Amino acid sequence: MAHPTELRSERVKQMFSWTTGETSPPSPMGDAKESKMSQIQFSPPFEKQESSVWQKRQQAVCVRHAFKHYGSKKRPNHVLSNLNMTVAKGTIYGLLGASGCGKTTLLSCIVGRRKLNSGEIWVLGGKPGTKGSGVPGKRVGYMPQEIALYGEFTIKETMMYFGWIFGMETKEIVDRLRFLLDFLDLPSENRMVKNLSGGQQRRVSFAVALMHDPELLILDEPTVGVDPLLRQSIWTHLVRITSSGDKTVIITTHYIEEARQAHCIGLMRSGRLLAEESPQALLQMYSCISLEDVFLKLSRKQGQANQVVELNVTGGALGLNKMSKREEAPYAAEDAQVVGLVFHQSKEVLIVDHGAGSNGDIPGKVTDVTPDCDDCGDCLNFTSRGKIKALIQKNFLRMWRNIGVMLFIFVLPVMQVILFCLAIGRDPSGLKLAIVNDDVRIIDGYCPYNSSCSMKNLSCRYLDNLNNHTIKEYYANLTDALKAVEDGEAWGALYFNENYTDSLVARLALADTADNETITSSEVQVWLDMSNQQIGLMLNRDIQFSYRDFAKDLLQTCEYNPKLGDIPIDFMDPIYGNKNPSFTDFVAPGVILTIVFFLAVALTSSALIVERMEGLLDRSWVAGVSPGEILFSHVVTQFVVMCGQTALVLIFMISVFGVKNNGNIVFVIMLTLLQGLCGMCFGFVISAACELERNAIQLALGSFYPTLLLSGVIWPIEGMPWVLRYVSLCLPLTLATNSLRSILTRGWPITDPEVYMGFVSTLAWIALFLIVTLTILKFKRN
Ligand SMILES: Nc1ncnc2c1ncn2[C@@H]1O[C@H](COP(=O)(O)OP(=O)(O)OP(=O)(O)O)[C@@H](O)[C@H]1O
Repeated sequence: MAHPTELRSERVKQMFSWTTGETSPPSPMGDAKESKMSQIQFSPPFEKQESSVWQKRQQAVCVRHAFKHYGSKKRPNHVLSNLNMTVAKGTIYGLLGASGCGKTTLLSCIVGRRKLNSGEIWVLGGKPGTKGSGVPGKRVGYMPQEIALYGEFTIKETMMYFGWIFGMETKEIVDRLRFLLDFLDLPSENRMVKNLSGGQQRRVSFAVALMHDPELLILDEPTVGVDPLLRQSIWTHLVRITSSGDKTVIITTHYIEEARQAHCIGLMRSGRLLAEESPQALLQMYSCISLEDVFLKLSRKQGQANQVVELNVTGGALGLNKMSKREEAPYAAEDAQVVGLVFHQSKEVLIVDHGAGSNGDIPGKVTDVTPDCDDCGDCLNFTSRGKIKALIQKNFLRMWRNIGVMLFIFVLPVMQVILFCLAIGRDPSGLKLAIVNDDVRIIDGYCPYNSSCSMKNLSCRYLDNLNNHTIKEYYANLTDALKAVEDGEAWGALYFNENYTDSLVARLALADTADNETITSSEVQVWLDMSNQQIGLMLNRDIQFSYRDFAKDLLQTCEYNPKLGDIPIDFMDPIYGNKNPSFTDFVAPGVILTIVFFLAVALTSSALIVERMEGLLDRSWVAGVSPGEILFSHVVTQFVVMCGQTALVLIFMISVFGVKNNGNIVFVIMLTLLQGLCGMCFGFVISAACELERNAIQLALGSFYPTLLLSGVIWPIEGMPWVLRYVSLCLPLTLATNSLRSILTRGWPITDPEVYMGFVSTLAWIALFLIVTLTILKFKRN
């Protein structure tokens, strides 16, 4: 009986000889199909289309005229140039080539992670991303070049996660895990991935790809960092799983010689395949003893051949498609040793489709040989409980394993609230005032008269009322007092002239006879340092309020009407708030929302980037996880965290620091949670849009200040230029802040437009952010 490798080589040879027109195509479907295909083979030209489509679908993977470049169209970096590749079912295909020749790019196009600029790819009978191919989905096992594992998971948790993603039952996963641990010589299943050696991590990554026993295994350098013994057992395993004919493996490796065990080898260089043959055939064709020699020989030949192609082909790379076999003759004749290359290029020309349908299907003849995708859920992005369970559990587990970060996440909002309540909105105290009182004699810097019911020395009685936040320093003359203000030693200077008491008495009691001079002498002269608006305005207010209280008190004591001391405007009790409003009450609603919003942004803005950079997102896409599922799982887990943060923020603001709530607490909680959700969704947009964590941090931080300044959090938007007001209304925090302020300070119900508009705008922003995130994720996945 023939060895499986020989059988496979035979099959590959048949495939090739068929594509070069030497024999009829091999048929795994029996004689009936065989005879049908033979008819197709010999009935040009229409039947040639059929055979072409049939051929593509029969292969495990079929790549035709693949062009792929990175970078802009003006300065493209061509990575794949008219590449053709045929991977027969039930074979091991070794893709070999120098570093940077495009192997990973080709594989990522095959698994649907990247799209070709032109050309086509068929995988398991369909094009990646379509129903027929099973890509993405569980028919394919993909081991990317990166480790692509969650470092904070144990080996078992890793397997459980990917097993569930692939729709396996827990028992099935456990059984498979035992086999893989043993087969790949892995350490205890309870070891954390991050604590494994590089080689062990690669083996776990390999185990993940093998987990669900897929039809097509795509392995990007699985043997790097693996000892020779284990490498051999990996290859033996690959040979074994392909021996039944229903499993296919594509493997890249830098250890060229180990690829001798493959059934077919594709030698790749500068974005094209130099040859695609069985190892034995290659060695014979090029009279080499090692595959490395073959590769070197072919590489040299390609250099010369490229020059010939450049001379012969006008009209760009696509011109290759139009070349006839005859036109390639000089290419072939150039050196008989390049026969592999010539065969390959000739095949490419023969397989060109000439106007078949959109996917080249021939109704009734070809579709019946296409294996139907039995995993439409994967293809069509329907979700499954197993996937959602796996994704949510994974997110929670990652958080739990980073407990230090989690604690910080909960301590941070509390710290922010405490700092805000202690640092913002309280009246400044200990402010120095330079006093010059010529109304009385000053002894040792103190006014010798204390307050008494004397009409004399009213300056002292007035100053007694000016106690709240000030420290009074007495100066002998006005020049010194003003100098103290200029030097920053005092915030203001107050001057009482020598007739102050008498003049004030005259002004208050004998107003009708008081002349101009008397009235002027009854005034306290004040010079303030207004460089600090808050302090200046507060001193201004205190100086005026102190006079009002002092005058009322004085007039009452002396049996005059105390109202004579007041300005003739009576401020009644305010309808909302109190007569002495606190800045804290104004800012608190905006601060609550800002803290919750931006903490959520911080939580989520790098969530997807980390997974993307570690190759985990790719692995999930290939496994058939949809952007919606990824997003949903993150929303669920982050929302739970955010609920905790919101509770802490509100408890500290309202219960501990006594920020007033005159409205319904349920709506306060709802609006705060919605704003957190909105921040999360904004974070997801950043996370989906940015390639690097650094960019995400810049964007998140960069959006913080404009949002804070323009949303009416720290200053009323009524004070902004009208253009900015419109900009402000277009921000997610503005209407929500107004709404929360109205609930907290005015106690307005949800039926009030100012309140419900906050909810409406927040919901609209959430929807918008989610749509943008999904669109970006889908765009990037494609
Ligand atoms: N995202 C990208 N953007 C721009 N250029 C890229 C990108 N990915 C790969 N390239 C470039 O494409 C070329 C092929 O890269 P690829 O990773 O496919 O090579 P490779 O054959 O897999 O190399 P290796 O064996 O070292 O992994 C390289 O020149 C690489 O710099």
